[in-house]
Amino acid sequence: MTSAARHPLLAALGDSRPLRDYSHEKLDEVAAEIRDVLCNLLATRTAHFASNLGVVELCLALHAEYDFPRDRLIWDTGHQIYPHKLITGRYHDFASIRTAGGLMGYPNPAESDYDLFMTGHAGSSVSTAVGLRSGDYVQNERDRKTVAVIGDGAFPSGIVFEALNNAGELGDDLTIVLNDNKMSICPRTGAMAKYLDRLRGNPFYTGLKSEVVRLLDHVPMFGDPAERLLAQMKEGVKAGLLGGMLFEELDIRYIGPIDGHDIQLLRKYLQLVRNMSGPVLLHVVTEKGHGYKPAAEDPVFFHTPPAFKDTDEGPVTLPSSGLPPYTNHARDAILRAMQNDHRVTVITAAMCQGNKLEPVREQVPDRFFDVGICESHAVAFAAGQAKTGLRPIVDIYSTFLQRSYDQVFQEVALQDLPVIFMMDRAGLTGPDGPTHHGVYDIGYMRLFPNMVLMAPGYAAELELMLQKALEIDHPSGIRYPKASAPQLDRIPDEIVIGKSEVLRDGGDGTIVAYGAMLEHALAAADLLSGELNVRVINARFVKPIDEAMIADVVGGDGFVITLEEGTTVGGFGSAFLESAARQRLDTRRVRTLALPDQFVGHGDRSQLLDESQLSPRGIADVCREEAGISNSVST
Ligand SMILES: Cc1ncc(C[n+]2csc(CCOP(=O)(O)OP(=O)(O)O)c2C)c(N)n1
Ligand SMILES: CC(=O)[C@@H](O)[C@H](O)COP(=O)(O)O
Ligand SMILES: [Mg+2]
Repeated sequence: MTSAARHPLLAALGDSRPLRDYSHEKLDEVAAEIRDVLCNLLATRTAHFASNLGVVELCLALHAEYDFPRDRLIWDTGHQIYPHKLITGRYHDFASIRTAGGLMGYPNPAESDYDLFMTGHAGSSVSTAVGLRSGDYVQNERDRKTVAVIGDGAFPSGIVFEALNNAGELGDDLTIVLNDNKMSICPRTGAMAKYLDRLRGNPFYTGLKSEVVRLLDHVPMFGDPAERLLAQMKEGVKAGLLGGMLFEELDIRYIGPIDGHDIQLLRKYLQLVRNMSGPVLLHVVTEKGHGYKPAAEDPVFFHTPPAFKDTDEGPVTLPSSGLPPYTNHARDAILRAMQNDHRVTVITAAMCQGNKLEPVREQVPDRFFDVGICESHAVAFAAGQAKTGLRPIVDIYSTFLQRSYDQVFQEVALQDLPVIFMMDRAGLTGPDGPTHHGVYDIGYMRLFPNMVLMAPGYAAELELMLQKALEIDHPSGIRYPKASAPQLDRIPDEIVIGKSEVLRDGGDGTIVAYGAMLEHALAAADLLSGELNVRVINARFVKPIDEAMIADVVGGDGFVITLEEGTTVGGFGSAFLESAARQRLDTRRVRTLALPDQFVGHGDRSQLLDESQLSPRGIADVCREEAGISNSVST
């Protein structure tokens, strides 16, 4: 927990500037306090754990050597920002992290000038850093330094290479710190991972580095002498001392790898690189989970562990209660589809753990593809596979699919290829917040001709929908949220493309729910029993939408409420109204209930839904309003 008595150094830090005058020993003490906060507080809630433990020393060394926030620091992705928050004036609020109204689990410029961009998606740090540097050059503020810290998981993202390409040409001073911990969420994949492994085998890191460190010790770290040292290092390249030729050839100086848990050494290298001209890549080796043995031993579990208790036998998590989440049903359906049909493949962009695909990876390894944090590539790759006759499933979070929008358009939809998008985390993702809420996919996917889009309202429908998607020769998408999937006591109607199903009859009005909001619609109808008889329809499809059902409900008596866990702009309600307008129906009694046209913050999913009137109680209130009944009953 955060307690000033337990963390006197952190408690006294208003910002990170004093760190510049701290001795190495004192910085080590700050590191210990940070780990104490992380290990104690983060055991109480799901949060990014191992990544933060791994960057404590790097974070302190950076703040000790640079003049942030005048100099600029970008943490790629942003999930490893906790130590940075703790030393930039947010220690006293830290207990609120990832809770509604509290600190965000990612950088947030509204919280502090030390945070530059609100991010949570991986890969863009080098681009924004190159842009910041360029902006400073244009405005003659060349003395301001810029640093991007990027993990080895994020590094292979295509956009990083676009940025390096640009940085090498511009030649502006810039430090890119590559934080290599051998891990993405799962063990990292790809040829770049192998290249980084080879660099780790470099004598610079394994032994001969002491020679370079000795040199560093004898060269003052500013101005020309640093350049002289660099020249010596360049000579070293010829002698095979240094690696990183991939970067050197792009006019990006490569230095490293160095130990990322040695603050003294890190500071020495940061002094060197901050005074070098042109772009520099400093390769830092860290251990994900460093300082807490169980996390270092199992960094996959400890990426975002649930609340746990530290016992003598090791960390113990509470057994999870409730029904299995949609993700489990999706995984099981994917596995069965792959077992039944050898044309079916699954592609993940580094989210094997989040999508719970480990059994698929183990049981069908030749048709499981983890392409790394490269969503654009994942989708174009799927298109290529589909062209050969395979039936690829892209298993992806709704928010991350945004990174491949043009590939969905050009490589998949325009070619009318049968790629299936399993859009997980479609809806509010809770404590991750606005960077991760999957609330736009209905709108952005339904724009494309050829696309078939559906959403299950309960567990049994998911597999049926996947089977239907596999039957059709067009691109399709299935969306479902980060939530338990309800088990309804019914046999689902057959899935017919573009057809809804009626789950409950009633004459006073109709709720048409798309996807997981069906559960809330049914609960709202229950709450209203005795007051109003509400019909509940499971829409199933947003594209093609059930025009006959719309004609029936809008043309009939009573109010109509559309319901979805997505933004109100361009979503299911919009599609519903477009259809009603096409059919020249009178829509005055139709009300669309969805998330507002604003970025929704972080917090508990049910609480956030409640704030947007998407809880059963909120929906029941809207029904009463539409029926002209006072809402005093529910309050
Ligand atoms: C575009 C995008 N895709 C996927 C993710 C999910 N994700 C978050 S952190 C992470 C692993 C990042 O690995 P790395 O950059 O090496 O950081 P580490 O956790 O190892 O410190 C992934 C896949 C994301 N945040 N953004
Ligand atoms: C930083 C990031 O993008 C992931 O770690 C994400 O927070 C995972 O979300 P889930 O916990 O929903 O898998
Ligand atoms: Mg990593």
